[in-house]
Amino acid sequence: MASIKIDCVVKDSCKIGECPFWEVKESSLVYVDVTGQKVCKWNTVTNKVKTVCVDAPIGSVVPRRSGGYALALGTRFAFLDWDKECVTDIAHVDKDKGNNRFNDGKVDPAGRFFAGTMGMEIRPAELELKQGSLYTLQADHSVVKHFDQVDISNGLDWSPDHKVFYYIDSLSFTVDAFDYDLQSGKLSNRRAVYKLEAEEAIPDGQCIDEEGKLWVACYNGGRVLRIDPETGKRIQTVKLPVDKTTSCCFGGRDYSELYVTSASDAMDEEWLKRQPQAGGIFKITGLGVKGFAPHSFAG
Ligand SMILES: O=C(O)[C@H](O)[C@@H](O)[C@H](O)[C@H](O)CO
Ligand SMILES: [Zn+2]
Repeated sequence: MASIKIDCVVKDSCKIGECPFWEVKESSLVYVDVTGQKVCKWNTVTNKVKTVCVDAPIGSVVPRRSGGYALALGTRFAFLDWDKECVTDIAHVDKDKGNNRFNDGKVDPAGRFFAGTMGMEIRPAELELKQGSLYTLQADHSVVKHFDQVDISNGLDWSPDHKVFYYIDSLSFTVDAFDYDLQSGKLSNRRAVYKLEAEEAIPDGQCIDEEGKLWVACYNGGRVLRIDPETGKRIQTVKLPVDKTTSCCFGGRDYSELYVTSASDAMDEEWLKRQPQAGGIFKITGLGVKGFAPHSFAG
C-alpha cells in the first residue's frame, strides 16, 4: 500500500472552510467559507481560487443538475449562477428564529438537498442549544422538515446501498445513523454508531467511501477518522497539521484523494503562528480507498 501523504494545496485561509465537493468537469474543488461569507472554487489545473461573496453566513453549496449551484445561505435555500455571481432566493426556514443560520448540507442519491440549521455561535461550540433543524429542499422547491432540537447540524452522507443516512449533531459527540427510504426521502430509527473519544474533540463534516466506511473530520481534533458504522469501531486516524479540521470529501480523477477543509476562526496569534496553514485545504493521498462523485440537486 502506498504511504499516506498530506499536502496543504490551498493556502488562502478560510475563516471556516466547509462543505467541499469535487467538480469533475472542471477538475475543481468547490467549498464555502462559512463566516467569511464566500463560495470558493479551486481549479486544480490552473491552481487559482475563484470566490463569490454572499450576503450572509453560508453553510453549504451543492451542484445543481441544471447548472450552477444550490446554497444553504443564512436561513434561505437559494440558487447561485456562478458566471453572473447572482443569488436567487428559493425558500426560507426557521422564520421564527432570527439568530439561526444554515450549516452543512449534501444532496441525496435521488437529488434532494439536505441541510441543517443551528443558532449563531458566540465562539466555536458556544451557542444557544437545540435551536437547529434538519431540512430537505425537494426538486419542486418545497421544503420538508425532518426533526428539530439540533445543536449544531453537521456532516451527512448516505451508505453505498442508499439504505442508511449518517448524520452528525456536533454537540452530541456521536455519529448517528437512520434508516433511509430513498423513494420517499424519509428518515427513521435513529441510533448512534460511534461515540467520539475526548481527544477526538468535536465531530464536524463527514463523507463515506466505497467500502461503506465513514470519514469524519474532528473540529479541534486535528484529524480525520475512518469509522466502521457496522461495528462502531474506529479503523484509522489520520492527523493533520492544523487543529480545526472541519470537513472532507473524496475527489481527483478516480475519487481516491481525500480533501479536507479547515478553519482559522477563533485562533489567537500564538496558535496561528504554530499552525500557519490553519484555514487551508489539505489533500491526502495514499489512503487506498475511493469515494463517490457528489450528487446534484434535481430542481
Ligand atoms: O464547521 C461547522 O460546521 C460550523 O460552521 C462551525 O461552527 C463548527 O461546527 C463549530 O464551530 C464547532 O464547534
Ligand atoms: Zn461543519
